Amino acid sequence: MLHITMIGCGAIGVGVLELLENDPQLCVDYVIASQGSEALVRQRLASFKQPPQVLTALPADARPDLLVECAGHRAIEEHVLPALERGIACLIVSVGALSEVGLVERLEAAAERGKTRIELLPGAIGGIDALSAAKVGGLDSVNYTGRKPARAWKNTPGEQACDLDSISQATVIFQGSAREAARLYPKNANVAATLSLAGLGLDRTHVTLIADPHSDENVHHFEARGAFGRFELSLRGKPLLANPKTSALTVYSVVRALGNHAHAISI
Ligand SMILES: NC(=O)C1=CN([C@@H]2O[C@H](COP(=O)(O)OP(=O)(O)OC[C@H]3O[C@@H](n4cnc5c(N)ncnc54)[C@H](O)[C@@H]3O)[C@@H](O)[C@H]2O)C=CC1
Ligand SMILES: O=C([O-])CC(=O)C(=O)O
Repeated sequence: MLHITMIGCGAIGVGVLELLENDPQLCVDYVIASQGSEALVRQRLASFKQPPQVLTALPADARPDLLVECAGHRAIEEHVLPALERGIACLIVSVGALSEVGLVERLEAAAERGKTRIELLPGAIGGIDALSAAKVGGLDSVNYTGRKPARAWKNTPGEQACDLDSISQATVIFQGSAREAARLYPKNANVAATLSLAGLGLDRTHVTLIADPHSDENVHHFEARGAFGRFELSLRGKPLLANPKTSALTVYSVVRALGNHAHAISI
């Protein structure tokens, strides 16, 4: 059985725990919550048969097989870097955090010192295997468009780009590099960062973000060109009820990754 610590227990975390409840090969022992939210998280987990222990930091003597981050960009600095130094393998959902200059190198150095590994999860997007394979032959361009319902852009700089409550048609709220998208939209542009880390890099991947008042889906579309040929993918994800910014596929992506570590065959 694999012993897991989960950082963050919001929409993704609860969804993952629900799906893992009946997997005898995976056990989430600890959930690490942000300071002051422990009681709320315990309440969220009250209906679980065997709820994980809720803490605000990993105990010094804890040795989970895997740590899975599903909290947000700040959790990388706070929890992932120290866990890597301790030799704990980490799975990261908030991939956009790696847009901060120097963080990739710091993560690599921490993992090397701890003799462990970091896995960046595909989350709400697919095709990362094909894109990173295409990179081996050389990529010429990768263009990504993220289109979400207007409500998914609340409390983001999208509010300055347009009036999200009254737009009557799909409106472009951002155009630029994946690095800038991930910095400005930490809860909405992790896919942009993931595509660029798999492909042409954070500064050469072109990103367009759209608020669409007529859509109830999170639509991720990208086109890649290179020595391999051309590749286009359009993924129409259903948002989670608990968080309209986040697609349900992100939960399934975490469960798949954990299962691949625990089960005899990985796919
Ligand atoms: N790679 C991808 O495709 C996607 C990545 N994400 C990332 O996943 C993150 C979580 O998404 P949701 O669960 O939908 O958000 P959420 O807001 O529903 O839940 C996040 C939870 O983490 C907790 N948290 C925040 N900072 C923390 C910290 N430093 N330590 C411990 N707990 C902390 C919050 O209190 C909250 O309970 C997003 O912020 C985003 O960065 C989200 C969607 C897709
Ligand atoms: O869940 C999604 O659809 C994607 C998302 O929020 C992100 O890229 O950060």
